[in-house]
Amino acid sequence: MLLADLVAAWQAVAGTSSRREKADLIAALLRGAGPGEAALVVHYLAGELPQRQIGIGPAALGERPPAAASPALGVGRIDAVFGEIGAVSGPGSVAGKRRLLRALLAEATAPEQEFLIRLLAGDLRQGALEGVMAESVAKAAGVPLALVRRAAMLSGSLSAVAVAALSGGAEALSRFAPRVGRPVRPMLAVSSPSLEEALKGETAVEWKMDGIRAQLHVEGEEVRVFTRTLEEITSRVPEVVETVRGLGLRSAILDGELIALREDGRPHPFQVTSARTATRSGAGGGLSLFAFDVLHLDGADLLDEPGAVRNEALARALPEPLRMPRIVTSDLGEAEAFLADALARGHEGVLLKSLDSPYTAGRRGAGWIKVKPRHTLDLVVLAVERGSGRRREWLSNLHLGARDPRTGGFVMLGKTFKGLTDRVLRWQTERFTELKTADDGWTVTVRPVQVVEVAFDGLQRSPRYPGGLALRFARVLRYRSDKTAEEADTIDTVRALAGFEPG
Ligand SMILES: Nc1ncnc2c1ncn2[C@@H]1O[C@H](COP(=O)(O)OP(=O)(O)OP(=O)(O)O)[C@@H](O)[C@H]1O
Repeated sequence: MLLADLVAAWQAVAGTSSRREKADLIAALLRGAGPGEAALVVHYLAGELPQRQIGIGPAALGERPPAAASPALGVGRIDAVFGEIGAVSGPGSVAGKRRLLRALLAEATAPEQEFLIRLLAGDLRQGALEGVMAESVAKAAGVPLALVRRAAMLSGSLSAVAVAALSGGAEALSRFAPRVGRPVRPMLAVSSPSLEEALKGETAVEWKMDGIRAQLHVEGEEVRVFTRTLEEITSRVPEVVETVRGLGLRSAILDGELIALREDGRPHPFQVTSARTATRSGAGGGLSLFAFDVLHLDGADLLDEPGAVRNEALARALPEPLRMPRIVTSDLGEAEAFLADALARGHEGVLLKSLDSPYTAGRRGAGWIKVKPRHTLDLVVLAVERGSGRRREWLSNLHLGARDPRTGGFVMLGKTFKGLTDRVLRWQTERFTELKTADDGWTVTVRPVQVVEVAFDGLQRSPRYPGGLALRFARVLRYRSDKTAEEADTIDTVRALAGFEPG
């Protein structure tokens, strides 16, 4: 397959807002892909390299040799050269990598160069395409979408699923099962404003802790830990590994939350937990595990079992102090008392979990419903203003936007410079300098890709902002680098919170 075909499809996909058209375009591309090429198509359109990192920095991407007049590059050749670039190491490797990249770019036409440079810069990573991609694979291979989704969640790799679907159809996809050591996309929750709305019949109610999602894979003595984004953090959390190793489990996949607790059992602020998992050495230590699900235990796959069965297995596998506190009830008063207690102990809220629902990997299913009283939104940073006074050197005041699913753009809802520590200010100055697209000397406009979680006191009508409403007293809680802009909250969610009609 020519790179030019892939680039043309990519441009066409970006040029339409219709999900169906996007899926059709990608499906046609996949159908035309030769053996070995389908995986590359999926990787490149998702904005990733199969090699992940090949050691090309922003400086190398600044040089563009004259473009080729006509397209001749194949996707297989791109992959081979990326592999070669990744393999260059030792003294002089920076120059060596640059030389190879330059030679590759010289073979590319102008639009191909643009594509390759954006691919290498990480600019093409768009979570939104993931859903469309699953549909495209289902269409191209003529298999049910649900099977593609399930296999993708279990393998964590849509490219592997595309290859299996195109070569072996539904039969190959149904063979995907959770495997110890291979992380599974975690199940996610939907939100509800109140327990009253969310509680329907006998349900498990669990504390919602504000820690870090962790998936633990246990095979005898070996324990590996993965985050919500399937990043491996085993070496950073030796204390958790030790705890789980001591349980003598034969094989298991556990899902849970890691959190730093104070001596009195109350949680530290989220920043403390986050700092402890951020260092490579695991120097922080002191994280506690609260497991709340089990996907596999001693040879048995539990993913498709109802919540009640999985919870019994969890209780067999782990002692109570390592499990998330929970009750099972259908009584609103009892659930309210449990929520009030969780909040009084410093936790975020509760999750209501269906006793019948399977583990819907990677999905925001109605099987889990979160109820938390604090108003927060995940918004996207659209621009940043330079600070003044003590913050002169830093990019400080953030322009915040909600996603508009109709246009694929963002609707600005307000600004904030509150809640930013010096460490965060330093980090965001670097981050937004990297993402800069324009600078008028005061406001730096950025590519809208960085998600930030903000708390706010309410919403008010505002003629100054394009959506007609603005956040009151917004403050930054944390950067959500584990979410893509496509996972940010939408203007519809914000309007619903404000009690406005959507539209
Ligand atoms: N008892 C629990 N069961 C499941 N998830 C829990 C629990 N306690 C805390 N969590 C955390 O809450 C998250 C569930 O909410 P959701 O699936 O909406 O993820 P999210 O978008 O990261 O939400 P949030 O920003 O509210 O944490 C999980 O990813 C997990 O990290």
